[in-house]
Amino acid sequence: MSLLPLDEAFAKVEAGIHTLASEQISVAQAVGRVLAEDVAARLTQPPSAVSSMDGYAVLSSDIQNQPVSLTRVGESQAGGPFEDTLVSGQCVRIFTGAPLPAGADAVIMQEDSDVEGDQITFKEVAFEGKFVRRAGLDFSEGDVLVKTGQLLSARDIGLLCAMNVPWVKVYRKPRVAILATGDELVMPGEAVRQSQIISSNSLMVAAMVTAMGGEAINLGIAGDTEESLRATLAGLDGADILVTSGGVSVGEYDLVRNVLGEEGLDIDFWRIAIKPGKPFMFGKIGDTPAMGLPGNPVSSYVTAFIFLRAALRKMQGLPFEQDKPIRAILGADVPKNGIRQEYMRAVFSRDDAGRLVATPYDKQDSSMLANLAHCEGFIIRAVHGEALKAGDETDVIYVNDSLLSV
Ligand SMILES: Nc1nc2c(c(=O)[nH]1)N[C@H]1C(S)=C(S)[C@@H](COP(=O)(O)OP(=O)(O)OC[C@H]3O[C@@H](n4cnc5c(N)ncnc54)[C@H](O)[C@@H]3O)O[C@H]1N2
Ligand code: MOO
Repeated sequence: MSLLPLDEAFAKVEAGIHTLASEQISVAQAVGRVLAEDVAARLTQPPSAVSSMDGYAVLSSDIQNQPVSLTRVGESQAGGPFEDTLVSGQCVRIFTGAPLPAGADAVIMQEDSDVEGDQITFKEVAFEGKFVRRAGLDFSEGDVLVKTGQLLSARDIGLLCAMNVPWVKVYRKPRVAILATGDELVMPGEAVRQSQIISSNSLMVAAMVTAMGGEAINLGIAGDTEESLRATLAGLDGADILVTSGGVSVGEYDLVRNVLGEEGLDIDFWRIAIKPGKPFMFGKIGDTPAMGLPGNPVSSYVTAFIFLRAALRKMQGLPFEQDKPIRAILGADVPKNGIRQEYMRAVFSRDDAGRLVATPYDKQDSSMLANLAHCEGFIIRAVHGEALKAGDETDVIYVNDSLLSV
């Protein structure tokens, strides 16, 4: 049986996935969305020189010898500036963020002054610019500070607001139709007979889609008959991608490939050199890309982790890529690897020297969800990788369901 190498499969999926159109939304809704335009500041920040302390605005040339007494002639608050020009011998009470009066070039903190009526005595030197934020210290009107392709963090939202930008153009959220297949499946919470299995993949994949910024449309469970699968597939209308789970291996009831084929599925590839996840399939139905995830829950997760996450990134205007593997020390021996690149569930810790240690679970069966949920990441074993001992270096990758790593 020939299995497509993972990097070739990855390149084929990249070619089959397209970035979606953009839409205008409120900046209040924009965290986790990807900008589809460059955004320029609509004002200068701060718009004029302002104080960075509560104290007194002065002419620094007045404060050459201390102590020196100046006459307080007014007050400047944020939103209530002092309107006159300060001249030698005068000072103005000023608060943090308030505009520096014309003529003043420095601020002295109130802790370094003595107040007697309108006479303020200063005991601290002041130089030009002391405790003054100059106009445009942060940014100037017209500065392009957030660019196309930026995944918007909470910090970016703050910046956009400060730039006086209330709306942004972002890439549309991918609509992902999710379909589980198998007569044995029931939805969580239903009465479960002995031979039945709960469709954990449906909501696991939907949760990943949500965390990755997409909208999951659950098409439900198709039984192992052509009619049932066709009826469920009717919900595909309007979706940007179809993700099925189960029914892609070689079993008698593995109808998905056959029925989707009759519905116009054009298979790009099927079966790849990955463990778990070998029977992964990719193609399209009409113009809609379609991914067939294997039914075993961990196989479903690992293939979604690699291919669906990269696809959701590209659809939303981000690069089609996986998180970069990092190096770690093995916490246990691992055997020689076979013909499939393996993703081994592992717990991560730190050794006394602070190095990352990845310890694989003893059992790696692709039906086992508990150690998938509990693991911190995967040890990545190259095709035909040599047997390694505890203490040897290896590539690892953190599991991460989400687009944002805040
Ligand atoms: N003769 C062979 N048998 C199998 C092969 C093979 O190459 N030759 N490949 C194995 C591998 S590897 C995998 S992975 C599985 C994938 O099988 P399918 O994608 O066809 O999945 P099913 O047969 O429908 O189910 C497999 C397993 O997963 C459970 N399942 C299915 N859907 C869900 C769901 N939505 N939620 C939770 N669990 C689900 C299902 O009950 C089965 O236990 O095939 C091997 N066999
Ligand atoms: O690839 Mo299957 O995913 O080995 O269980």
